[in-house]
Amino acid sequence: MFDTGLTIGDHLLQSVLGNQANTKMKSIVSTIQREQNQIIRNEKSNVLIVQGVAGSGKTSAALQRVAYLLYRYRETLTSEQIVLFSPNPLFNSYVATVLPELGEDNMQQMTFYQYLHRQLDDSFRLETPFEQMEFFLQKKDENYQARVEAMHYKASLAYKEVIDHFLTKLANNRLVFRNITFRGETIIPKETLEKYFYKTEQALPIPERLEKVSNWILYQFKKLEHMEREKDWVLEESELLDKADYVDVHDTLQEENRFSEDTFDDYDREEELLRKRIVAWKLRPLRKKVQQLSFVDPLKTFRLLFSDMEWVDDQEDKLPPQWQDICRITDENLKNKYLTWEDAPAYIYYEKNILGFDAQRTIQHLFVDEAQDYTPPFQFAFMKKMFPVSRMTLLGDINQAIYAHALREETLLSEKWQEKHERIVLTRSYRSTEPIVNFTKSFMTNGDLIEPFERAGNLPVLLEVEQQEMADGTIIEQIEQYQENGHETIALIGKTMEECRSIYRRLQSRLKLELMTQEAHTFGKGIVVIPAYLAKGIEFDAVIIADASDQNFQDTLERNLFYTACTRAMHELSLFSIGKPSRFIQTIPKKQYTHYKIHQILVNND
Ligand SMILES: Nc1ncnc2c1ncn2[C@@H]1O[C@H](COP(=O)(O)OP(=O)(O)OP(=O)(O)O)[C@@H](O)[C@H]1O
Repeated sequence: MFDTGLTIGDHLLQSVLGNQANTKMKSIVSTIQREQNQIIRNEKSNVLIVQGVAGSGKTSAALQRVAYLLYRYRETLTSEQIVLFSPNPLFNSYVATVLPELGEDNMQQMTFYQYLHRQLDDSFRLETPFEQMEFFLQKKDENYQARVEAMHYKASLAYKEVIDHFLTKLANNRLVFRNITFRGETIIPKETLEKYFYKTEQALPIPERLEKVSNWILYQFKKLEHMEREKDWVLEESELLDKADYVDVHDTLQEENRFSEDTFDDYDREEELLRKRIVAWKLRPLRKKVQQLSFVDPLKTFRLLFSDMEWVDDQEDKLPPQWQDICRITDENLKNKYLTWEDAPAYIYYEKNILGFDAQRTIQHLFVDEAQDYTPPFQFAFMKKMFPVSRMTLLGDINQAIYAHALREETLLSEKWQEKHERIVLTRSYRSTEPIVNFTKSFMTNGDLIEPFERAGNLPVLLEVEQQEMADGTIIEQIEQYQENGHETIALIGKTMEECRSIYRRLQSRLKLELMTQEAHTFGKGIVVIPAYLAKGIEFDAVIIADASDQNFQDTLERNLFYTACTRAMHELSLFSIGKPSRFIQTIPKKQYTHYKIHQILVNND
């Protein structure tokens, strides 16, 4: 038992933090800090925002909050009523067993990608955020500039206004419909559907109007059923029926006539029932599609926005200069049913405005980890529609914003964001030793706000080599040394997947390594090779940045990636640079790290 109003003694906390990483997150119950407690027990805010520096215990506090809420409201709240959006599938497994308090009952945990994917028709291929990140970092594609602009623009309020305007126009005309066909013939042409739709009350939302069209079609089907029953094809079909179907019809007739005087072996009655059944069977899939509003084509309609300037002629002030290029790329992707990560939130938001939001009213609490990667116009707007009665806990760190859209646009953590909320700021970093925190805070613009927790450790090490081959040998030595010192989880972190694959290829014959890709769902103790964006949210005993040279880490996004990578380290951090180290390292005071330059000694045998 302890007083939660007090900060726990440093001694206890120090020994907890000094432990080796477990590959699963640990419970922090016995050493909860006062500010973390405010997050855990917050009951009054509908939107709670937590800006916490790397390693400040945001995720740990969020998970304790889940346990607390489930206990506090045990009569009314169950784990199925809580959703947590986590940054990657690896992270899901990482926290899976964190809360013994929850027992087997864990909340619904998924990535936002997985959630969006579920909202889409199977025929779409949805790009993962990691694929988008690779595209961004590799800077190779001929359409690179235009697509990067699209990444920014498609997360903006201006684009949301363009989409909303487009939806308003669609309420008046041009929604694209599909013919309804039965047995290869058009039974209701799309023009008829369009006409019917535009006759419905304009003030109603589009999904409600489509619902009316759907009811009308189903009514038409009733008439159609009567007509079809008399046609020859029905009898032909009946010949293909199984014996079991006949028996079934016979039994039904018998049931229906159980209390009447009529005979049931009347041949005509049986044929009539058979015909009725066959037509109903044949129409069943079509009826289902009509109920799902498949007679409207949202994708084809959406493409109008990118193929015809007429839709945006009064919106020019809201379009970026590269609009034409963006249209070309977007339309090409949509034609192939390929949804890029930047297109997904806007498209799904748009589609739900046409087909209706299937709101999850049972969800009471939504937790969004790494909230700095989400933007308000589409992503938050979508969450609010999908979880209308849910309280939101949004946690993240602005310094770890690693997606293009999150750099220029407002995110869920921005101070300027209008949403009414309560904000808690965590500035103390618990994960890494004091020397590692001092090193990482030195190259961040608002690094002064980061406070290390006093835990002693070695200074980070920078090893500067002239060539790659020299680095490999030294990396192996470094890893062996870490292992000798008892470190069990060691990460070799690269910037891109391509870099990680190359490290893996070079070292796999000399070390036991595991390569982490976006498909990886679990990892154990040992040495992993992992790109920085996948290591997000996770921690390791020792971290090695495989290539911290200047060409690898230059712009703001790369700096944030670099910061994210370095702050994964609990006890040891070393960085290799092939040639000149990154400009961010160059700004760090020399006393905060040990710098070795390794030269190749050429021995001249003569
Ligand atoms: N009160 C505490 N007692 C013990 N350990 C703690 C406490 N708070 C945080 N920690 C430890 O600090 C480390 C970082 O915590 P956590 O992963 O929750 O931080 P975070 O803010 O989500 O980090 P990041 O944004 O860098 O992913 C973990 O090892 C966690 O167990």
